[in-house]
Amino acid sequence: MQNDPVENAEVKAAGQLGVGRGVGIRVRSVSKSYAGREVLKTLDVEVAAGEFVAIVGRSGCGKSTLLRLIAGLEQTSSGSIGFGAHGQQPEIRIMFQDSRLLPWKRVLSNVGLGLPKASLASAKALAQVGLEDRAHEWPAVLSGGQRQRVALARALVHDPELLLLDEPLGALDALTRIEMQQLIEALWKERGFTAVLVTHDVQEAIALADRVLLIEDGEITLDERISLPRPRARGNLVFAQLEERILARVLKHPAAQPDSALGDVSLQRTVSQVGWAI
Ligand SMILES: Nc1ncnc2c1ncn2[C@@H]1O[C@H](COP(=O)(O)OP(=O)(O)OP(=O)(O)O)[C@@H](O)[C@H]1O
Repeated sequence: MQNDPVENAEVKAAGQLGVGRGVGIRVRSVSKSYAGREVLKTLDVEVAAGEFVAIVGRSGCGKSTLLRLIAGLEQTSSGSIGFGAHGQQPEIRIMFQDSRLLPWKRVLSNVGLGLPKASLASAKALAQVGLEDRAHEWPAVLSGGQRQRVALARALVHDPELLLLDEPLGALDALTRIEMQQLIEALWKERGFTAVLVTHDVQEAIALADRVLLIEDGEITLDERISLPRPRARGNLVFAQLEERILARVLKHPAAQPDSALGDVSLQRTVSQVGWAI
């Protein structure tokens, strides 16, 4: 199928990123309603294999709904979601804002949940997130950031082709958040999985993603390709201009007007440096 856009995009992405585990995603005319209220409206989007896509938008616009549909945790009201050039069901893992570790299982057992012979692979995944020395501890004694690292290891141990991230860093402090962003980026580059990140933090979206999608009123109204070289310096002028432009677009301001936006309750600026978030 030479003219299949997803297949062509996958070949292109493979050329750019090296052949990885990633799988392409096709979201075609997808609608989702709850009790007659349409949350997503005939949404179309294609994600190339190995691509890192961030989804932003105001609270309640349908970001997590789209992620749950891609994960297969919910069914579309209409339309279809397909994967890869051959349509086989890929290995998909999802990470949430809370780590969802089982408190009665030690860290290593949490990582290996559901695996028959878990210990070697789990130990390796734990080492990749820098927590090999905490393997035999209980989740309760770990910090929030460490628990999210364990959750990441639990996803990695399955060698996902698609990693879905539903605001996984939302509850972390600014520095831990940046460390986790760097870790996620490093693992994505190394393993080549496709990543879809839902975030309220425009700066996080630009730091990590190849493309930033904006959902408004159930539709994708912005699809911005981020071509800055990696790793991306947040203080960089081009980065800052891009952040301002996307944020202005999210807030529907003709130009970024950060001070006047402070009255918007859905907008928060973290004190340290994490930047503008919606
Ligand atoms: N199971 C459900 N039943 C009814 N309504 C739902 C359900 N799940 C989501 N919704 C509604 O769909 C809309 C979109 O929800 P969703 O969680 O996708 O938004 P979001 O953009 O991820 O929001 P946030 O940024 O606040 O997490 C909301 O109005 C929400 O109340």
